[in-house]
Amino acid sequence: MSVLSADLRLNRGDFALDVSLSVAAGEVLALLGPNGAGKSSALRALAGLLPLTGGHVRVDGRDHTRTPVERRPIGMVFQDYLLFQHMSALDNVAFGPRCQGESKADARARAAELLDHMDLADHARSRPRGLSGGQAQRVALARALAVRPRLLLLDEPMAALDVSTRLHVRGRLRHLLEEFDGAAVLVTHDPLDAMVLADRIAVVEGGRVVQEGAPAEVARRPRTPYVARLVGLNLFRGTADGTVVALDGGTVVRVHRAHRGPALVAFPPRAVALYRSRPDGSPRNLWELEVDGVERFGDQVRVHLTGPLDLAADISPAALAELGLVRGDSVWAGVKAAEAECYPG
Ligand SMILES: Nc1ncnc2c1ncn2[C@@H]1O[C@H](COP(=O)(O)OP(=O)(O)OP(=O)(O)O)[C@@H](O)[C@H]1O
Repeated sequence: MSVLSADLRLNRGDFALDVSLSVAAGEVLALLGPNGAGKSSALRALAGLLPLTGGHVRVDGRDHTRTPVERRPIGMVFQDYLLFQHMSALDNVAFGPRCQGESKADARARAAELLDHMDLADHARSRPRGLSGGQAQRVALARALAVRPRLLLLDEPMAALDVSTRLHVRGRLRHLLEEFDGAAVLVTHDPLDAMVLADRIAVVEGGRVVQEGAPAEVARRPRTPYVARLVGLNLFRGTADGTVVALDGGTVVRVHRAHRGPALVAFPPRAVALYRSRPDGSPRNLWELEVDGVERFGDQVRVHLTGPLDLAADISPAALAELGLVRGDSVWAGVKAAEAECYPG
């Protein structure tokens, strides 16, 4: 049975959220989506910080739709849910258990154990301002876990950290989440966080879940342009008739695997070859497009192309120099059918 089963409906001004979530024991669900998609609103509704206009929140089969925040079986790490500055790290972590009625000694013992587990034993007496960003974040995690939550809610838990700290905290968080036997919901707009930390990803756009699945599946078969961009794939919607897909814009793409009916076609930018003049013995897919922009992308160069279809091509800097491409140039783009993945749309 799911630990969390929720149907979240609420309005914030013109914005409407309508999201259903179900998370099993030991499972980590990432809510991934662009700014303003409604991820934080969903998490706050789960916590009881935003009232629902419809739906429900159930944890372990028990209805918590109207349970006040402090009585929900949840632990939270929110970006703006800061540590108490006037308390030591230990007291910050012991605060929740104390509120739940544990004796001071028991609460402190539990807090010390959690801090030790986070390699923070030496900082138990420090005030939050004496801690680094990464350390403070670990204290916040320890505090969330101290109440023995059944549901762990994490809102952009690493957004405030610098890149190297992030890497470190991400690894540690992954460990913690693996040990956690309740349900965890993580809000992020960083696809890497979602890929590394989550068992399942729900992509939220415009207040709704537009795609849900295992990280690898979402990455391999994106269903919206936003997801495709995140994972670095060219994505097109059309109608398949065998190995030929007529795109909505009228262009035709030949694909490897036959399919029939509404379809999505995806291929990586590195699968796109560019030619100044129409190549002989050409690949199955060949389009004459215009260069819309060129940018550095890792050790490659990403060329943005526009025309009957918009796509991105990754080529080496040497190839770019040889082609001498600049914005506005006309270029031939080829993609082998074998590189074009086709799946039901
Ligand atoms: N305090 C508020 N009052 C009214 N409307 C709000 C408020 N905060 C957010 N909204 C609206 O709710 C929508 C969803 O916001 P939310 O913060 O849940 O999105 P998000 O996906 O978490 O985005 P972000 O990554 O930017 O935090 C926004 O598009 C905005 O229009």
